[in-house]
Amino acid sequence: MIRPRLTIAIDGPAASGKGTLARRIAATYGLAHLDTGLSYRAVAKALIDAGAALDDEAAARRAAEVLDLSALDAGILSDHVIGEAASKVAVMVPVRQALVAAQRRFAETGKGAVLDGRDIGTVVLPDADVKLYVTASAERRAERRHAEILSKGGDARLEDVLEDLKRRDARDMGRADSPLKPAADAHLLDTSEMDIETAFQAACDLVDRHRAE
Ligand SMILES: Nc1ncnc2c1ncn2[C@@H]1O[C@H](COP(=O)(O)OP(=O)(O)O)[C@@H](O)[C@H]1O
Ligand SMILES: Nc1ccn([C@@H]2O[C@H](COP(=O)(O)OP(=O)(O)O)[C@@H](O)[C@H]2O)c(=O)n1
Repeated sequence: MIRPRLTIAIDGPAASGKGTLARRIAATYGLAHLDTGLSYRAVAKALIDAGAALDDEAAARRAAEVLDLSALDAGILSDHVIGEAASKVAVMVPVRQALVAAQRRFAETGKGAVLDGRDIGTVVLPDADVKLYVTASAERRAERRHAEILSKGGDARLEDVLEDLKRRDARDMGRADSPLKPAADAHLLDTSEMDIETAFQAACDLVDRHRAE
């Protein structure tokens, strides 16, 4: 049986587990995956490397317009500090317009795609087949991000990571353009008390339910 294209939108706050779920779901269902956070991180990194201010709208727009989504280096861009800078460039409308256009082009190709970010279910793919909004308590998310930083040989205090996440969430939820919020038709998945496997099974159940309809 030939299956129709499948598009899956996964949104949620920092370190909620969206990327982990998106990668596994994409591999399981044979879909392409795009971590849209990396595109905002790449624009921030381009400004930092050029010595430009993070609120330099003209420079940020140019960086967003020339960004090649297939050439994003997650190893470099995943740095905790770049996440904070990314949330500053992400408030600029021209940056979002350029990146959203590129993200939609990515989602339109092939057999279907899983995109994870902040505005996928609300703005980028409002007609996605399945929408998940992944959350976890700020404390649990900070513990996970802290452990991740240490496992990569980095150094950080848990209290600082918690403060960073709270500040970033507030900026992402409070911005005027495309704020972080669940789409009206999103399934909420609170992973505070779920390990990765349990969260993955819960997400697959939702996808399978959609495919059985
Ligand atoms: N349900 C979970 N239980 C425990 N750790 C998790 C869970 N989901 C994700 N993680 C871990 O938390 C960290 C952040 O997850 P990630 O998927 O990168 O989050 P996001 O993409 O939302 O920022 C990673 O180290 C990941 O392995
Ligand atoms: N679709 C998206 C994805 C990320 N972002 C911004 O980019 C920042 C970094 O996103 P990310 O997904 O890489 O962050 P983590 O959740 O991995 O910490 C977020 O804090 C948002 O400000 C966005 O505005 N819209």
